[in-house]
Amino acid sequence: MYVSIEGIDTAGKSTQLDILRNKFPDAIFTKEPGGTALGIKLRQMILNGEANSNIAEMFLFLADRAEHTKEIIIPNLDKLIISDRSFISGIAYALEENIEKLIELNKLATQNNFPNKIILLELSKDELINRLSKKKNDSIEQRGIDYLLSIQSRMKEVIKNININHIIIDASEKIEVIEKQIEDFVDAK
Ligand SMILES: Nc1ncnc2c1ncn2[C@@H]1O[C@H](COP(=O)(O)OP(=O)(O)O)[C@@H](O)[C@H]1O
Ligand SMILES: Cc1cn([C@H]2C[C@H](O)[C@@H](COP(=O)(O)OP(=O)(O)O)O2)c(=O)[nH]c1=O
Repeated sequence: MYVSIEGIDTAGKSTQLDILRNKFPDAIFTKEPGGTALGIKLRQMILNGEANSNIAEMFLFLADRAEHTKEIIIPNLDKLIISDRSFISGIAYALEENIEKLIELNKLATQNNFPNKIILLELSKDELINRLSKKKNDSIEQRGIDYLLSIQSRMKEVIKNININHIIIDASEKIEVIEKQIEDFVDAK
C-alpha cells in the first residue's frame, strides 16, 4: 500500500515520519523530491533557486517524481510505502497551472501510480508563522506565508476532488495526538 504524507513546509511531516519508522519498521520510507540519486541532484538545483522559469521548476519536480516512481514506488507496491510528499505537492505548488492539466502530467510521471491513502497535515496561519520563524527558509519558503497558505488550500482542493482515501489532520495538535490519528488511518483496511 502506498501512503503519502502531505503538508506545506513545517506542517510536521518529518516529525511524524521519524515516529512512523518505529511503528512500521518493515515499511519503505521515501520522499519527494530527493528519494533517488537523481532526485537528490534535482532537489538541490530546485532549493538553490537555479530554475528561473516556474515551468522549468515544475518539470524538475516531475522528473524527480518519474524517477522516484520507477526506482522506488513500482518495485515496492507489494509493501507498505510511506512517502514524504507526492503528486499532491506537485499540483499544489505549481500554483499558476491548471489542476486538470497537472493531474494528467502527474499521471504520466507516475505511470498512473498515485497513493492509495493521503494524509494532509493542515496548519493554521498563526502556527505557520510561528514555525517558519524558527528555521532558515529555503528559496520556496522565502516566497512567504500567503504563498504557502494558498498552496495548502490547493492541496485540500485537489485531495477533496480526487477519488483517493484521505484524512486531514490539524497539524497544531500535540505530536502524539497526530501520531495516533495517522497510525489508525494507515492501519485501517
Ligand atoms: N505537532 C507539533 N506541535 C508543535 N510543533 C511541531 C509539531 N510537529 C512538528 N513540530 C515542529 O515544527 C517544525 C517543523 O516540523 P517538521 O516535521 O520539520 O515539518 P515538515 O517536515 O513538514 O517541514 C519542527 O521544529 C518541529 O519540531
Ligand atoms: C514534491 C514537491 C515539493 N515542492 C516543494 C515543497 C518544499 O517547499 C520543497 C521541498 O523541500 P523539502 O525540504 O524536501 O520539503 P519540506 O520543506 O517540506 O521538508 O519543494 C514543490 O514545489 N513541488 C513538488 O512537486
